[in-house]
Amino acid sequence: MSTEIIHVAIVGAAGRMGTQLLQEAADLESLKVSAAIVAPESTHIGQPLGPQGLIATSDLSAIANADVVIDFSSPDSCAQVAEYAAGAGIAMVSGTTGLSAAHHQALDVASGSIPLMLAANFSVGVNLLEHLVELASRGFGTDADIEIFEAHHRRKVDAPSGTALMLGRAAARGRDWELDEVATWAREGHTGPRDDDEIGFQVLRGADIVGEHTVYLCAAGERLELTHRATDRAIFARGALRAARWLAGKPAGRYQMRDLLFGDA
Ligand SMILES: NC(=O)C1=CN([C@@H]2O[C@H](COP(=O)(O)OP(=O)(O)OC[C@H]3O[C@@H](n4cnc5c(N)ncnc54)[C@H](OP(=O)(O)O)[C@@H]3O)[C@@H](O)[C@H]2O)C=CC1
Ligand SMILES: O=C(O)C1=N[C@H](C(=O)O)C[C@H](O)C1
Repeated sequence: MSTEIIHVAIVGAAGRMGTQLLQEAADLESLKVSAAIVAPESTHIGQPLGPQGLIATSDLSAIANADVVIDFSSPDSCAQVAEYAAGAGIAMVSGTTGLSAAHHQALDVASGSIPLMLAANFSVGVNLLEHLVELASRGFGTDADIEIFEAHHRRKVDAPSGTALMLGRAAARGRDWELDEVATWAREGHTGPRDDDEIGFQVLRGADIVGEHTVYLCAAGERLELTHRATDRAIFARGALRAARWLAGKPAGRYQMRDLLFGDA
């Protein structure tokens, strides 16, 4: 692996993940944070952030000297950063969730000119879980009903989580289904019995839960529960920093965490 120092800019630098990224990056000799971007109306503008004491700015042109921009902000901001990074020829890693089809379209366009990795979850465990879920879904076939439960902190703004959707897509792949055609996002009232070709989602929001996901495969007489529990946000930050180093210098295109971890692009 190259020991060349890479420069990264962080968008959403004053947020929970931004703060964690600045903290984790400070321990790395092979990576330097060159810009800390915050929201246009942020009270942090002009103030030092993180152990690096970087002065926060909302001016996106501050990312110009970076090799990679790492974004953990909002869907609109993510799409805007992708457009800017593509114009400036800067690789992009994003963990932002809750993206619409239009946001994904903006990322697709950007990935025509830069390497871009979007991952709903940068932990190794969740990316392993994705494989296990597809395998289990295929193995049981329609003998098992699949339900996905996720729990997060009270400040999370999107639901279901990006990770729950990613696991839902893996379960659907195992059955050769399209998630959008089989997802049940909520149940209330006289719902009638469950369909065979259905993947249900349940969501909990409370206090400081970092992130928990369980995929239930419920068959007659047995039940398989595949669970991941994140107990420290640092795992996401470390994964995103690892992704930034891996992505720097790659050809333009869309990349996923599984390309880094398993090399099955
Ligand atoms: N892929 C993964 O592994 C993980 C993904 N996430 C996802 O990352 C995203 C951020 O999560 P989290 O850090 O908890 O959320 P926070 O709300 O704590 O942080 C987001 C930050 O982005 C800022 N922001 C909003 N708009 C802009 C903009 N235009 N330019 C620069 N900054 C902006 C916000 O500022 P302000 O508050 O002033 O609006 C805020 O400080 C979410 O989508 C979350 O789901 C989270 C953890 C792990
Ligand atoms: O908002 C969060 O906190 C998290 N969001 C990601 C998601 O939506 O899946 C990843 C992780 O679970 C934490």
